[in-house]
Amino acid sequence: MKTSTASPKKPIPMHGTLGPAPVADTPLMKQYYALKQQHPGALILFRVGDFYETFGEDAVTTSRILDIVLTKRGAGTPAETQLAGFPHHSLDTHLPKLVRAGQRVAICDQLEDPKLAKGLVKRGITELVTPGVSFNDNVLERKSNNYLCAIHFGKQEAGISFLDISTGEFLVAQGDRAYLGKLLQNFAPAEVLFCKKSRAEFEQHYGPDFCHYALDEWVFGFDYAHDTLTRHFKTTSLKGFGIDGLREGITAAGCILHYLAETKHTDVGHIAGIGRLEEDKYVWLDRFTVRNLELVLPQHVGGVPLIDILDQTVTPMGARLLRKWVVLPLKEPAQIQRRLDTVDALLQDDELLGQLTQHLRQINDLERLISKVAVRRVNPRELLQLSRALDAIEPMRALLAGSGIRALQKSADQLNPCATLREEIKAKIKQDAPLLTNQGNVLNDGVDKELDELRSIAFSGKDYLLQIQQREQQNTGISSLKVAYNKVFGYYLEVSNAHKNKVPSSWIRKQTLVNAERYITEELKTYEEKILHAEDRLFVLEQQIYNDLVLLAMDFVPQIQQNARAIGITDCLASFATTARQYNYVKPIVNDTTVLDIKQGRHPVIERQLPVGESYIPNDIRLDQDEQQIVVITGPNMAGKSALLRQTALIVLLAQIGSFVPAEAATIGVIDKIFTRVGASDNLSKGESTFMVEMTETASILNNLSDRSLVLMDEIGRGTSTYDGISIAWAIVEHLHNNPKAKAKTLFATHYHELNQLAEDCPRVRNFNVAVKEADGRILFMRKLVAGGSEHSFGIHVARMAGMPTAVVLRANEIMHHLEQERTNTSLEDGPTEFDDVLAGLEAEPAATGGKVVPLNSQSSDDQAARGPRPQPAAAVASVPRPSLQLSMFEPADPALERVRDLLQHLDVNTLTPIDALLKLNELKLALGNQ
Ligand SMILES: Nc1ncnc2c1ncn2[C@@H]1O[C@H](COP(=O)(O)OP(=O)(O)OP(=O)(O)O)[C@@H](O)[C@H]1O
Repeated sequence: MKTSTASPKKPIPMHGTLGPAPVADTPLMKQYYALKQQHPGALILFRVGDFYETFGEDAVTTSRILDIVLTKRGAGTPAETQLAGFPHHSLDTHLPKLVRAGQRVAICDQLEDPKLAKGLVKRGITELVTPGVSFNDNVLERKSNNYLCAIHFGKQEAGISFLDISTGEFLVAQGDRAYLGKLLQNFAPAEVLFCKKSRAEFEQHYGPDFCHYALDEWVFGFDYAHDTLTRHFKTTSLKGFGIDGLREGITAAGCILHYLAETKHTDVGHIAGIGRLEEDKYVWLDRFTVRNLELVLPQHVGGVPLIDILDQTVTPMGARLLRKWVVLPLKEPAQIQRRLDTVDALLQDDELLGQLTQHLRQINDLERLISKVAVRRVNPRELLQLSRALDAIEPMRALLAGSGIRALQKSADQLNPCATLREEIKAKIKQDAPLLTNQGNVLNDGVDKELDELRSIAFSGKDYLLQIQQREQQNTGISSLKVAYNKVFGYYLEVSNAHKNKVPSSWIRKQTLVNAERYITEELKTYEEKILHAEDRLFVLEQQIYNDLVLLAMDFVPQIQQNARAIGITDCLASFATTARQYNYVKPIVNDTTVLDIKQGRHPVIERQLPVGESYIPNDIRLDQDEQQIVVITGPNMAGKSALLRQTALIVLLAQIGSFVPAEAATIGVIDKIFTRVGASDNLSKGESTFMVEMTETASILNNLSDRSLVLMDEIGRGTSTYDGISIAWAIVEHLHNNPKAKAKTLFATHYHELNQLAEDCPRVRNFNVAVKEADGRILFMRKLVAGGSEHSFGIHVARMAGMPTAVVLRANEIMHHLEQERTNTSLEDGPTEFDDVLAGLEAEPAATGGKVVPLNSQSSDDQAARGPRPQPAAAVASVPRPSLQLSMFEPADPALERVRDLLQHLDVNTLTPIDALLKLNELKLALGNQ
């Protein structure tokens, strides 16, 4: 998951629109256009000599992204086109910039040596680098996975698959559109693939924000996908992976492998398996919740996500795993308990935690290093890093095995120091090896006899010739003999005429000069060949030996992937222990009950952000099934309502990922779904259809809640009109309360004090407020949650605090009093207002007095106080929960009222969704309006 807010999240435009039938003036350009046509969606880097060139629209894009000069090719001719290029050796610098900007880049290389080519050099696409398929360290972020995702929309369900080619992790899932939305949000893929015909459906459900690429329909055939997968895994079926029932999921996964082949990624042996993301195994966090709780990404620039506070991992494997744990909290108490117990044990043993962290620090990105081995893109320095990481494994294994902690001992069993590979790398690769393998100096001396010889020839050629000269001088007794070189004969021995009779018969005379003769020998000829080709041969041989070493390393891919997994887990647990110690977290009790009881809970992020000298005010929260299922929290803006809601969800989430929590104590009856809705105005600004989609999703999720679900509603209705907002909020709370299938625990924050009326008819709804004190017309925020509702809103006070001109504040006060007065009058004299329509009949009893200040979870709290003050009576038109009362309100002879009565009588409140409720309300209003 990318944490960088700068990550590319925009659709990829179709590049290289070369306009109508480009004029190709030369064979080179013809070759270019032919390749371009085969890859119309990609930006082509076309190798010409020592440069990578781009043409046409590609050149314009490239020059903009790389900030390089845009010129023209064939200026003034019909074949004129834009041109931008850079030297081939800068590819590593420029390529990541293009990919990070969301481009799909096709690298077109020269496929033969230009010196040897007859005519036009053969060229072809050697790699297609896209945002979702990259090994480049400059594209990848150490602490996040870089997922490629494919989606296949089936008739009923949809399938989704994620692959991080840099680690080999391959996942698949299947479910409804909302589930897919959640996974997309959680995994934040760098690139999403879907079928061309599904573009509209994708955008309707998930928005246009993902960097995406549409593929032809035939790629999404189930049989083709199944075949592709079984061929890749070399299995006859997919049963072994537990995914054989996932028809749509398999189709999506097959599409991913197809795309790898299309982008020329064929060496992908490190993708050794495919895992199923089991919906049932993890807490359901819908996409709004992940975003709203700011788990891995901040919602606004400058915001701090939970992961930034929580992440004290020291390896990239740990950091990446933690990001997954945070969005996939567990539901199985025993599994959670195992993590908690391990963290506890680590926390008890300072020395163990310290030593473990030291060992972990030595282990760099083992997972990505071994993936590079598998795809044969590992450079010598990376192999050295791999061997150094393996060095740390042995002592770490011993430490974990002797720790006496079961989970850590289990990790120890998983660790394999891969000694053969480690030793082999150390023996072969020079400690100061260069990055590239094609320029020599990669391998140690003594690794290979021929290599040593070639080196001595190539690097000490003169010495060698001198040796021959001296030896032959001695053998022949010709002290003036010398070895020399010319282009025609190569190396030769020159002997003056005076000594030519001493020349051995095996020498071959090659040239006669006035004063001397020139000879060659077998030895010189062999040497000459060697020295002339030594360098070339040297590089080839080094490459060959290096490749053999990489091949050997490939045998260790499974073991090292296993090491990486065990290290990731250990690192996460050690990180939990470190965070718990540093920030004073406690071990939660996670059990099978349905009670949520947090004592003196704190918000893990806000408490770290407060200015020096200020401390976070902790609060108790208790929710259960029998007495306090739904808590309505009122209070002015800025009082701390949202903080309270979020901290409750975050504490639950931390506990269920196995972390300690920021509280004095916490008992958490395991939660199965956390569901959040925030009435932010931007929800509506996206347009009616998005709002409808959200509401439909909300309705469907509300219908699927259980006794173990946690619902957070924050200022629902803020983004829409008061009446709409309250209606929706009201209907939702009622649904949650009256739903016979599930008593989902709910926190409901609002500054509409009118909602306190809900407690009147819903016995398990309790009113609380975040205490504020008013002094001299000003507000003092106490940040303490106390029993009872609020009597009025405080928006105007907040406006004053925000520095609003006094005149405006005074005028606002005036208008508010006027409106309040008017509403009271209207409701008493002229029948219901629009607002009262909404609240109609839901409350018909007179208001009670304000509640006293009682701690939220106090068992001794007076029932009425906890329910809070009752509101002003609202004129009842129709009482949904109390039919007997409502019917007496109608004149039986009035046909419109009869119609309303009929409608109400046929309503099954228990099965009514919030949306249906709204539609019914509308119907009722229309029925009355017709009279
Ligand atoms: N318990 C607390 N202790 C200390 N500071 C707090 C506490 N709760 C909230 N705050 C501070 O108050 C600010 C406002 O809190 P929050 O956003 O929760 O208010 P709110 O009641 O939801 O307001 P609004 O209705 O405007 O959204 C937070 O950003 C935080 O800095």
